Amino acid sequence: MYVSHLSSHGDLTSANLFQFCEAGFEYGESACGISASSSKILIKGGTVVNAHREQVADVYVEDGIIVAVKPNIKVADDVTVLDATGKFVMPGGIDPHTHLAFDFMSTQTIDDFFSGQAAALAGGTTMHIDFVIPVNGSLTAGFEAYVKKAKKSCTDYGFHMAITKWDEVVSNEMEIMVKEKGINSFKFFLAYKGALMINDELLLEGFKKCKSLGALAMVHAENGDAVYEGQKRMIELGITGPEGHALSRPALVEGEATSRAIRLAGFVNTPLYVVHVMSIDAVEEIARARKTGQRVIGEPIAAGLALDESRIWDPDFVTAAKQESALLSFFVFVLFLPSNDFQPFQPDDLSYFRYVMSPPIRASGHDKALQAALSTGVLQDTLTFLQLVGTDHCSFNSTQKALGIDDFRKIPNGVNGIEERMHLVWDIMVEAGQISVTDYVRITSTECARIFNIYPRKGAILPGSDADIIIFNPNSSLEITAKSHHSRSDTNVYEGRKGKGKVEVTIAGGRIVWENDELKVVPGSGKYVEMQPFSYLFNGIEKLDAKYLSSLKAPVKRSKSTA
Ligand SMILES: NC(=O)NCCC(=O)O
Ligand SMILES: [Zn+2]
Ligand SMILES: [Zn+2]
Repeated sequence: MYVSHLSSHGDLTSANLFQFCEAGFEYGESACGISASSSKILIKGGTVVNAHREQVADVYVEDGIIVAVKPNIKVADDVTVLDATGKFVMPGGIDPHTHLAFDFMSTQTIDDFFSGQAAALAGGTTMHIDFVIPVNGSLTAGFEAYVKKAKKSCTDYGFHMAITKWDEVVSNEMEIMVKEKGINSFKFFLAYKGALMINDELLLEGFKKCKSLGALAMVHAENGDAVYEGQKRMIELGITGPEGHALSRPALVEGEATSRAIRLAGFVNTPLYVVHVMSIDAVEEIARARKTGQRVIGEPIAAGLALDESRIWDPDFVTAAKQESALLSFFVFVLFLPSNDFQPFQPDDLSYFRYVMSPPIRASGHDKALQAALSTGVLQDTLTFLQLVGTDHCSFNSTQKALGIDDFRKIPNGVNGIEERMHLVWDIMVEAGQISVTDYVRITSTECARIFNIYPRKGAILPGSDADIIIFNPNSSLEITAKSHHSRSDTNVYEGRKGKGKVEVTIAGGRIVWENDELKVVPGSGKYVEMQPFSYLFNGIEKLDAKYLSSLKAPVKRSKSTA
């Protein structure tokens, strides 16, 4: 057996020690001799936090399952004991939105199911849900391809499935995915014209099928035709640099698609999940729908909560002259007039490229609105407008981002976040006083488990739940850098960001995989988590349908006049 220590860039340094066995793993004494994992673990004296309560208690784990949660648990000598006094013991994070080993925009994401998951574990995320992309429209071929990609998994994962075309075969395959393959959600892209985008007719067919299967419909909400038009405008204006990306797909384009998707889901009466909500415009649509009782889930991502354009245009990253040209380009865009003075970004400036994602990172103000929408229900004790936080981790290195050096439309879209999410959400939401620790558990783990129907196996520290646990020290701190992160990328959109709070220990499936800033992960040890249809979001849907039908049958009074 082979044991290696390697850093995120593959060299043998101790900075971000990263141990793995090439094959094979056994609990306790592993096949490759890594001794830090144990089949019996006692976490002593921490504050155990679930979404519904917090209590000081011990947690006892055996063979990957939580066996007991209560004060003063006594154990034998063969049990590994972790002292969590003064720290929080919480369910491992569940990231509802990732793209690992994703073939996209002429390249493949730099993180695969091993490096991406290793990064996740170092950041306290013990499960993620990735998007299977059909192969030439075939869901079966897409599923098989992702099963292969995920073979090297070192933590648990599930799948959503994208729908990119419509016919009877696809409709039947959706059924197979739900009934036989453990998939209970389907994503429809309203953007990426000419590639993944679908039209409203297909969206309606897809929504109806999702409803009949008890599967959750998800949307990437940007109007792809409008984006295409915006891109043409930019190119006509000579704006080929990365600023053209954001300028070509303003927030109204996201708001329109969000509104359309919500209204069509309402028309079909099926629950809807809006992925990567990035703007006030989209939040307003979700809030309006939720206030009327419509079942709409809004997922902001770490980048939307933590970043805004001001950082992107920061003179540290971009020279002042270029900043002016960016403002000018926006002005030009608004007036829709070409300008002779316009100076596009220099092709050698790659600093902004790393931030290019869709929908784009917005101007300052949108980030605060997203944060407020996550905490609204907490403050008003009514509805929350946004329910959980993902990352849309879709990481490309600088060489890949440079594919769009002459044309922003070719910059691979996507940012990192799988390792940073738990820390960022803590710092931005809990440390800043916007939500409680129980709410933190809800939006980083429990709500995701409930929505995708795997609660309380996941998302809880309860007897019988999987032993996916983090020990979080609120008094420690952390700085995010590409040098120390575990993604394979050479850049990080949160570079240099410091924050309070740190995941000190990650336990995944009953194994201690992150401790003392060291990762001990094993390819192949992660499990595929099948997710059953008809989550709580579907409760009572048929009653609403019946109400609608009976309203149609109400007698219609017509005058007998013979005009
Ligand atoms: N979001 C993004 O820019 N890349 C990943 C693909 C997607 O989710 O749209
Ligand atoms: Zn998307
Ligand atoms: Zn995505």
